[in-house]
Amino acid sequence: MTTAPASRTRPRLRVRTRRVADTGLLGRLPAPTGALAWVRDGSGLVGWGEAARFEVSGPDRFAAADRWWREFTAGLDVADELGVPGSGPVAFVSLAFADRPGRSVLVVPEVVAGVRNGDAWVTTIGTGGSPEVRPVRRPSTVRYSDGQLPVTAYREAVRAAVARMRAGELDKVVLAHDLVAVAEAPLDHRFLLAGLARRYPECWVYAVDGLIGATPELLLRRSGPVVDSRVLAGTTWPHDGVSDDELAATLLSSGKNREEHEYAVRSLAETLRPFCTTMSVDGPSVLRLPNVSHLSSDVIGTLHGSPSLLRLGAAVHPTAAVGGTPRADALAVIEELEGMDRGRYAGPVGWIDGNGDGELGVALRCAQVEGRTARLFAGCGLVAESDPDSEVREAHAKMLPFREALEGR
Ligand SMILES: C=C(O[C@H]1C=CC=C(C(=O)O)[C@@H]1O)C(=O)O
Repeated sequence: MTTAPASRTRPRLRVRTRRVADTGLLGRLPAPTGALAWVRDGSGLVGWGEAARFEVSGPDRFAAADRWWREFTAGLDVADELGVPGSGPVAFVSLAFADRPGRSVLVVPEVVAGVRNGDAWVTTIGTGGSPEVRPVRRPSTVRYSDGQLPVTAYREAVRAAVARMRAGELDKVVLAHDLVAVAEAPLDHRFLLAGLARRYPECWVYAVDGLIGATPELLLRRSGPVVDSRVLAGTTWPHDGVSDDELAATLLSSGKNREEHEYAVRSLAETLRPFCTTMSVDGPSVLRLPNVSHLSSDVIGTLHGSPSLLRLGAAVHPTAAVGGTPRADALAVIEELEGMDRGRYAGPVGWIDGNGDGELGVALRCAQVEGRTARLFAGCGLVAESDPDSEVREAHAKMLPFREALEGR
């Protein structure tokens, strides 16, 4: 395992990608911990073993990670039968939400299995490793307790933020809270991933260094000259006696939700536009998930030059789907009123390849898992019109995917 900056004087690490039959992705993960994954409806990447790792913190984290990855890939001996995004060398990425404290991580697996557009492949990096395959373990009883920001304190923080927006101090802020779950035995990451994938095929199911979740929001995807994003903001959730169609119609016509959404789309489009020769925004429409429905817009652009995905990520993160408007004011309010360390929740999560292509989601609907413990997160976008009780219910609905996965529902 490499933790130091990559050096070209090391012997060249062998990277071999070969075509294989598609035998599924998540089911191949051999061990209860250390899973690496980015999978949506059967396509994507999984990885295991660790050929190299890079950890960094601070405001420079995107640039430092980008530099490290360029140096690392420059020193590889690559033979790739496919030459598609995600074949060849890959690093799984999970970056901290905030400049501090925050710990960001890139993990280069020893083995990557990929499926994309009818192609399936396996990449070995270095020796490739051959770990013992262990059966998937179901969690025992799970008990919940307060995290760093309990629900009652969250409601008060929302109330305080709304007062500030009504006083004109800022337009939008996203506040989150956490919840701790403890099982009787260490959690098997594969059980959680399988549950999330089964219930949320519309979402990108991910695992990087113990951060596990199923996000419906794509921060950025770069495939050669094309970059796209799926921006979400503005939410409703199932209410007794209200049909899905009625919920969707109410969401689409809600001024409060459209305002929240508009800030998020604008923040992404304005920060991505300088890198693009063309850009279009399509939306909003309604994305329906089992636990919530969101206003959703797709942004697509053509890049000029070839900025890497991490370089683009540095410019657009955090959008107003997880930060707020104006960005700097919102981040200061989050630090003050939320007062907890978000860690990698709401940060970019996904993968990058040797050409600078890849996919970064917004790390939502997730938990940081360590041994028997999972720390779950959920947040809500707030504008002047927001109601604290309703935001608490929304955050509860957003935590359901991970709770269901933990409880094997
Ligand atoms: C911050 C979260 O969701 C964001 C993404 C979609 C909709 C959101 C909302 O309507 O508040 C949030 O902006 C979260 O799930 O923790």
